[in-house]
Amino acid sequence: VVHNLTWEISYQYKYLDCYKKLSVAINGMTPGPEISAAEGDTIIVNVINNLLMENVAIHWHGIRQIGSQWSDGTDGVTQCATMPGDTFTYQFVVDKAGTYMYHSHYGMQREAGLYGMIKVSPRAGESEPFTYDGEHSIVLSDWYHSSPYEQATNLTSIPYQWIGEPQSLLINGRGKYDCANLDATVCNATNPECLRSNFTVSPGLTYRLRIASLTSLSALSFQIEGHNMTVVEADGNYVAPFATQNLYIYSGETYSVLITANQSSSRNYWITTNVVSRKPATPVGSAILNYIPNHSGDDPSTIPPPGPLWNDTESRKAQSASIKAEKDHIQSPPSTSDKTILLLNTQNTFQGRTVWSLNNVSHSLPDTPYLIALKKNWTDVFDQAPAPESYDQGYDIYSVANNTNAISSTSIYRLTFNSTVDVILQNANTMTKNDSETHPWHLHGHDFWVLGYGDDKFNLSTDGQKFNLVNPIMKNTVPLHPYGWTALRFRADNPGVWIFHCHIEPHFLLGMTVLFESGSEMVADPPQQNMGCGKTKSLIMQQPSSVSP
Ligand SMILES: O=C1O[C@H]([C@@H](O)CO)C(O)=C1O
Repeated sequence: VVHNLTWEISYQYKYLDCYKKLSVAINGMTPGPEISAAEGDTIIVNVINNLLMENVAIHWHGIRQIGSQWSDGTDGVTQCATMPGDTFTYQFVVDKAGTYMYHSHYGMQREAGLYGMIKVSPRAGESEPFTYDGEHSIVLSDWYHSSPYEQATNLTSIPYQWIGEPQSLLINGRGKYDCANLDATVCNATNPECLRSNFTVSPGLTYRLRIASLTSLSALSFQIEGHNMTVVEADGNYVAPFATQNLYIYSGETYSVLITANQSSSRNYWITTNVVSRKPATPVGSAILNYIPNHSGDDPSTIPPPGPLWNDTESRKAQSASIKAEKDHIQSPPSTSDKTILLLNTQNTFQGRTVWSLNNVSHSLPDTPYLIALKKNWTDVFDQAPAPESYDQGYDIYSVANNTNAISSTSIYRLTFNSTVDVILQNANTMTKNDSETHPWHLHGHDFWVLGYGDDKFNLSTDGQKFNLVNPIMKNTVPLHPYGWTALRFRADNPGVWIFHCHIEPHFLLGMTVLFESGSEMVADPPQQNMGCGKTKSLIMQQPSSVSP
C-alpha cells in the first residue's frame, strides 16, 4: 500500500495553551496529522514549504530509512533544507510495526510545533505479543511563548542566556496557561483550541495508549489517576511487560502502555504529565480519561495526581533499567564489539560562548550536507581528522567542568561497514556546581541495544562484564542519567552517514552531536531536491535543465 500525502507547512496563530502564539503547522494543524500505516507500506510525503521566510526539513524519527537514506530529513546531513516555495518529496517504507514520530530537523524549528506521530500496525496476519480493544495516540510536548529565533540568539550570545523552563506542557497540542491579568486578545482561557484533550474509554475494556515525547527540553512523567499502566512497547520494539503508576518519558522516546478501564464509570479521571529531572517552573499538563457515559468535557472533581518528585532520580534510573526485550522478540546482540567509543558529555566555554561537547569537541554542521560531500569526495566540506574516540581517563566527572577549551569541529566517526560498535555515554558535572543533567540521545538510521546503565565513571573491565547480552531492549533514543553512564551497541549495517545527538533542542544547537559514517559509497547518488546549499550549488549548475538560455 502506498500512502501519498501532501503537507503544506505554514505559520499559524494558535492558542495551544490559551496564549496566542505563532506555531509551525502542517495543513493548519499542530501537532500535524498522524501517519497511520501497516508494516511494509510506502509513505510518500510531498512537503510544500509555505513558511515565506524560513526553510524546512522533516525527519522520520525511528524509521531506519534502509535504502532511502536521502529521505532522513536531516538538514546538513542528508539534505539542504527546503526553501520557501519549494517542495520536497520524502519517500520511505515503514518496515517495522510500532510507534514512531516525525518532526522538523532544521535548527530549533521543532519546538515551534512541527511534529506528529507515526503509527505502524503489523502486517496482515501477524500479531503483536499483547491484545487490546481500542487505542489512543498521545503526543506530549512542551511549549514556549518565545520563538526559536529569540532562543537561538540568546543561547549563542555572550553572555549566554539560557531559555529557562517552558511555559506549558501540551497533551496532543493542548495546555492551559494561566491567563489571569492578561488581555483576552493575548490569552483567552475559553478559546476552544486550549480545551483539554480527552480520551474516551468503555468500562471494562483494555486500551493501548501510544505515547510520544517531542519536548524541546523537558523530561516528563505521565500518569493516569487510579489506573496502572503496563508498558509493552518502546521505540518500535516489544518490551517484557511491566506495570507502573507513572511512565517516565524523555524527548525522542515513544512507548505503548495498556490500561484497563476498571474503575467506577460514574466519573472521568485525570491524565497528567509533569516535569522531572529539572526543577520545574511549568504547571502540570492535564487531559481527561473519559469514561462512557460521562461527558467528555467534564473535569473530575478530584485533585489531579501530582506525579513523582522531580528529583527522584533513583526511580527514573530504576525504570530505565527495567526496560527489557519481550521474551519472544529478543534480538540477540553480537557477543562482542569491534570498537568502543567513549563519549564524555560536558558543558564548556568556547570563545566566550557556552557550548556542549563530546570528548571536548562541540559539533557544528557544515554548510554542505555530509552525505553529498561523502558521495562527491569533497574533502574540504568537513574536518577530515577523525573525531576523538575517548577522553582523558583522569577527568573528574564530579567537578565543575574545567576543560574550558573545547574546540568546535565538523569531524565525524568513520566505521567499518557491518562492524559492531559500542558507545559509552559518560555524564559529568555541568559548569554549575553540583549539577549534572539528563540527556536523551537519539540515533538516526538504526536501533541499538541498550546494554546497561550505571553510576559514576564507566570502567570497561568491571562495568563491561555486567552488560546485558541476554535480553537487552533495542531502542533509538535512550537517556543518559546525571553523573552516570549508558552503554549501547549497534551494528553499522545501514550505508550512509547518520547523526547521533542529544534530543534537547538547545543542546543540539550548542554542539551535542556526533556523526557515524559507514558504507556511504554504497548509497545512490543524491537527488537534485536534496541540493541547493553550500557546494551543492555547483552540482545544480551542471544540470542542463537548470541552465538559463
Ligand atoms: O544548557 C544548559 O544551560 C543551562 C545551565 O547549565 C546554565 O545556564 C541549563 O540548565 C542547560 O541545560
